[in-house]
Amino acid sequence: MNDFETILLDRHGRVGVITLNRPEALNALNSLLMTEVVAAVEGLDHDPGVGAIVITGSERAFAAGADIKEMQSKTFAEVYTDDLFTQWDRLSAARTPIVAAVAGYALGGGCELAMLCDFIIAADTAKFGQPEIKLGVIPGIGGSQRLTRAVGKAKAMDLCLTGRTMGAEEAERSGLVARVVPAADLLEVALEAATTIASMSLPIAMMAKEAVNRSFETTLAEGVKFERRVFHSTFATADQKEGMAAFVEKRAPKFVGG
Ligand SMILES: CC(C)(O)CC(=O)SCCNC(=O)CCNC(=O)[C@H](O)C(C)(C)COP(=O)(O)OP(=O)(O)OC[C@H]1O[C@@H](n2cnc3c(N)ncnc32)[C@H](O)[C@@H]1OP(=O)(O)O
Repeated sequence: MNDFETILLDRHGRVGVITLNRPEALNALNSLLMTEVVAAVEGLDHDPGVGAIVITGSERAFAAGADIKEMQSKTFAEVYTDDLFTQWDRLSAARTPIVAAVAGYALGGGCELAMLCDFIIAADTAKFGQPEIKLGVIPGIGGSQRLTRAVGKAKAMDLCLTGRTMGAEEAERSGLVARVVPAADLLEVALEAATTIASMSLPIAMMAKEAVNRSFETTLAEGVKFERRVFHSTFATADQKEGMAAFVEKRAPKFVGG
């Protein structure tokens, strides 16, 4: 079930799994790979049978960044007029929860892709970094913004200015990563988390995602007001009635996605 050249697309029940598959270049994100990831996410996001998405790479690399060989000879006029990397903004528009399962290198655009997901589960082998400065550029897919929100100014400055990589334990301590697991268990744990999410009511999961994301875009007072209004609107759904009835009746809920 795969018409893509640089990714593999798979389904595990209600979970869509996108595996970056350009091993010869450590999953460096060339334009084909980027186009395919965005298309795959959008396809899964528009499929009501999909309740969560996992994006993963290989044991050696989630992704070693944007493809340097493809980028190196571009001119300012080209990158500016093409608005290079703007297509990644479409990933933030996805409403279905997305889990990044990261092993090995997640550098530059690879770290940025992981941060575009809703949360990151890392193998103990994962290495994160924004090494663009060593190439004479800066992050271009949101790294300076999302990393700073995730780990704070001090560590984001350290990573962006020195270009050093940080291991999984440090990434978890810093708040970039939700969980660290043994590399051999990575996909299983990510699938388990995604399956749990997919077993919830899809519209309610989308509302939870939207509410958490709103906290990055607004003041605390506005965010709390937004959350309360969305919370109120959950009472218009059959899944709120079912979820609460199931609790009271001491049984598992059967959500219908409405
Ligand atoms: C999106 C933006 C704007 O934020 C910009 C970016 O993302 S810029 C890219 C940031 N990433 C990097 O700078 C990392 C570059 N890669 C490395 O430093 C190393 O490859 C490594 C530390 C990840 C791994 O080193 P090693 O184990 O020694 O493997 P290599 O032999 O270096 O790599 C194997 C193979 O993959 C090719 N490769 C790796 N990364 C990239 C990349 N980002 N772009 C293009 N190609 C990449 C590497 O060249 C090797 O291929 P061959 O040259 O042997 O054909």
